Amino acid sequence: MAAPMLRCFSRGRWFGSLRPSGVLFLGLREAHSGARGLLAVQKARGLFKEFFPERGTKIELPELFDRGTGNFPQTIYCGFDPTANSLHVGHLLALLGLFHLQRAGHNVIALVGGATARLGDPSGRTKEREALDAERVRSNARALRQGLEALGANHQELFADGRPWGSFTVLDNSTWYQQQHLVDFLAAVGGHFRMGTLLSRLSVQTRLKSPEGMSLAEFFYQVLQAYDFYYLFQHYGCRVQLEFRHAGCFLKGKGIRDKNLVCYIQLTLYFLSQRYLKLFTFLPLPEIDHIMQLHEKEPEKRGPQKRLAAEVTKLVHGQEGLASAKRWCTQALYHSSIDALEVMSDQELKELFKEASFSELVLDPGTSVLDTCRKANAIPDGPRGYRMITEGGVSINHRQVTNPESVLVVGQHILKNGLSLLKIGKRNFYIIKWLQL
Ligand SMILES: N[C@@H](Cc1ccc(O)cc1)C(=O)O
Repeated sequence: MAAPMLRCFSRGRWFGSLRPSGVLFLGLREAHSGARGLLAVQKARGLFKEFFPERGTKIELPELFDRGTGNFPQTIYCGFDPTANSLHVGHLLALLGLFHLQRAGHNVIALVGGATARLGDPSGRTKEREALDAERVRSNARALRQGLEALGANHQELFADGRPWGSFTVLDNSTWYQQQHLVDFLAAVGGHFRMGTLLSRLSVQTRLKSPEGMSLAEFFYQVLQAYDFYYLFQHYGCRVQLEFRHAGCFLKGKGIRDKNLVCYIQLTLYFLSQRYLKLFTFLPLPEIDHIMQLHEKEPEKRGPQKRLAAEVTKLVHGQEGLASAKRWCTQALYHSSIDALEVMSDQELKELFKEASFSELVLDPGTSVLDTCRKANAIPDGPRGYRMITEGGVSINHRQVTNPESVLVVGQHILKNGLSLLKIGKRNFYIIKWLQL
């Protein structure tokens, strides 16, 4: 996953007549010794990858961020195009980047790209994005805005460390493009964009060389994004942009109730390494080291993964969301909650029932309880296995089954997600994934 990168808006010649002016993109370098203070700390977490430009502007980027430099506080923005109706893990990473800057006292802006999403960002893509109609983008933008605001509020309420933070503001760029007359816009701004520079960008080059080529709408995307930066500079004094490139899993569940659960488990599966503890939590680095030391001694406890999932679920869904996700897991594990089992994928069930054997079985018509237990190798052959069922030692989806001949019923023995959880005795679990012919 690519870490966010920071772009600096500083002195320059760019929007010459629209004073004050300029964006200087002077090349792309890995941040090295030039990263100082706050940026160095974030670099150590692996959060910020590139500073862009690192040198050559009137004020060097690292100096923009530190107290006592006369440049404090700064305003930093990051754009989020509402191409879907919820936040994904990549967004979260960028948001964490903003939150870290906010925690250091800077003012941050999360910008919903209600206008830019209509065109589609061509960077990193080999094909044109599927066109999104205005209504869809509007409703995605509403959802994204709500998600960003909810996370901002959770961050403020649940992760405050007592120090004065900067502000967190959510804006939508459709606000300034809605009233914008095309000809006025081109006349005022168009002259400051040079075709040579626009065409030389890697994202444009790649698309131009592709068999499909590139549409004017996509080509124009970069102009709008650059103008956003300029607009935010003029109206909010914003001089730094945070960018990320990532296609990630969505932080979204289907229903309201299953949302937190799915998220919690998905995150547990998704976040596998220490790197993610640094990226996705606000835990201090020494604490992360300590968690990792414990993990080395007892890896089966999956300490880092659990802590990570808990921290992120708390940020995304709040304290109550975390509590309810944990309740659901407990329900699925120890109580007879079919509902809780039904919202899980086979991956999630495997995660929850770590010791369980897993088998994929073909569902023939008339498959009985006995057939199921045998095919899953859950009971011994012959009368002993038969008796284990009749004597009450077997349950499917937390319901005891005592008739070996009874035929499996969809919705009862086979969950809506095509899975069955078979339990033999007190703690031998078998997960069965039914393959339909
Ligand atoms: N281009 C960014 C989103 C973005 C939108 C508007 C901006 O001003 C900046 C960034 C993306 O696709 O992820």
